[in-house]
Amino acid sequence: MTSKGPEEEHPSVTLFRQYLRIRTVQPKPDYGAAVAFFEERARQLGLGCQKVEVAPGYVVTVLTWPGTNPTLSSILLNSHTDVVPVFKEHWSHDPFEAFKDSEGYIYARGAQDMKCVSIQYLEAVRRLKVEGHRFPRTIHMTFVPDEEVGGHQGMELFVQRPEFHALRAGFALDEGIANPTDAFTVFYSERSPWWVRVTSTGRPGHASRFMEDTAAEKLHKVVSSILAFREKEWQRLQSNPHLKEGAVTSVNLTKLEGGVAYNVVPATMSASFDFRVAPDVDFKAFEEQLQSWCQAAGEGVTLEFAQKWMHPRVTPTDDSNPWWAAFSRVCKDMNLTLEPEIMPAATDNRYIRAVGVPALGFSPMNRTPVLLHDHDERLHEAVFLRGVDIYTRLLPALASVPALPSDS
Ligand SMILES: CSCC[C@H](NC=O)C(=O)O
Ligand SMILES: [Zn+2]
Ligand SMILES: [Zn+2]
Repeated sequence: MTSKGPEEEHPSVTLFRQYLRIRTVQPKPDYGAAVAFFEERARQLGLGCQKVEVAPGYVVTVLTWPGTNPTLSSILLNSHTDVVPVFKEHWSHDPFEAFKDSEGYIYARGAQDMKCVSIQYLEAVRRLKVEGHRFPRTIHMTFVPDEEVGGHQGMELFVQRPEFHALRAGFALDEGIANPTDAFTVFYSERSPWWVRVTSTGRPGHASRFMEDTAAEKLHKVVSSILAFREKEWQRLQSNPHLKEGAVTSVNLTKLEGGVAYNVVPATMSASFDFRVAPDVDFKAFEEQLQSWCQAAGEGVTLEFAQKWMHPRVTPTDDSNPWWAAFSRVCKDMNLTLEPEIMPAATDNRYIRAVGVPALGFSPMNRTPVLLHDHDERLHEAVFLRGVDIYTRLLPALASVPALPSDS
């Protein structure tokens, strides 16, 4: 792949790079600059613009292209504006400079996750508008804060607001993940994040003695049970080529806390785990399993949840779903190979699906290594521009899906 010189850069790429330079990086994102950027896009494109402050300082910006038939439900194109932090010393280029190398790779935090998608939506709409198209269904683009830290001050609140219901979303698109092969990954469901802290209490005392009933030995038992479960799920994934990562439950031990001195046996210790529970799991039985591992470890071992998503939803990927039919038809017409999967991580799509809106996770990046949250996150400009082409075909099809029973 080669790139054009700076003087002939495609304007969509220039806009993408401008957006990448806005420092919406956690934990202190410059949301004000992002909102101003989208307001300016609305002005330039002649789109409606609404700002909904879902929590103090947390604004959802909604850009609207009205359809010709207001009785129909709308298409919601969602993207988050925040990006994850960087370890600057591990980057080849400043992650907020949007440097483009001689081959056409654009290096920036958010290049894949998911500032590319925000600009692709906008540029597809711009092209279709310039060409004079109108479609029956309204298209809303929502630019939301806070996704990278869970969406609790973003989409989780927005879906409960009257402004969200007024959008009358019938179908939504949100982010996916790059695919290194020629195929494109599309996500129809998500695993549920359960963040669990196990606290173990036991007898304190002098660490020179063979203490019994210690916090550490009981915590060790729980850690062993959970890591054995992890190994079982890992083997299940490894041994079945039909299973993708999102179809099994994962867990990682992410924190160990406790203790004050080498020679003091502490009375309490804790371990924190990030579980991602597959959508076909019996949640009640799984929680009972966690409890029983704690009980089996001995007295005084308890667990608490820091995050516990209980509403997994699956968007059908067969022709019973007219949105899927339209989406997959366009991909087929464009000769794109789709790989439908369950999202291993958590995105704002879980909130959208939970309020009854069918949704797909799709970031059109094929032949691209998965670099979201990684050092040297980058995207080739040709892949980015191909993504604009893809949305330019998808939007007319989705916004022209004939009236559905759910529309009335
Ligand atoms: C569970 S809330 C955190 C959400 C976060 N989303 C993207 O990386 C994730 O860790 O999946
Ligand atoms: Zn993301
Ligand atoms: Zn992310």
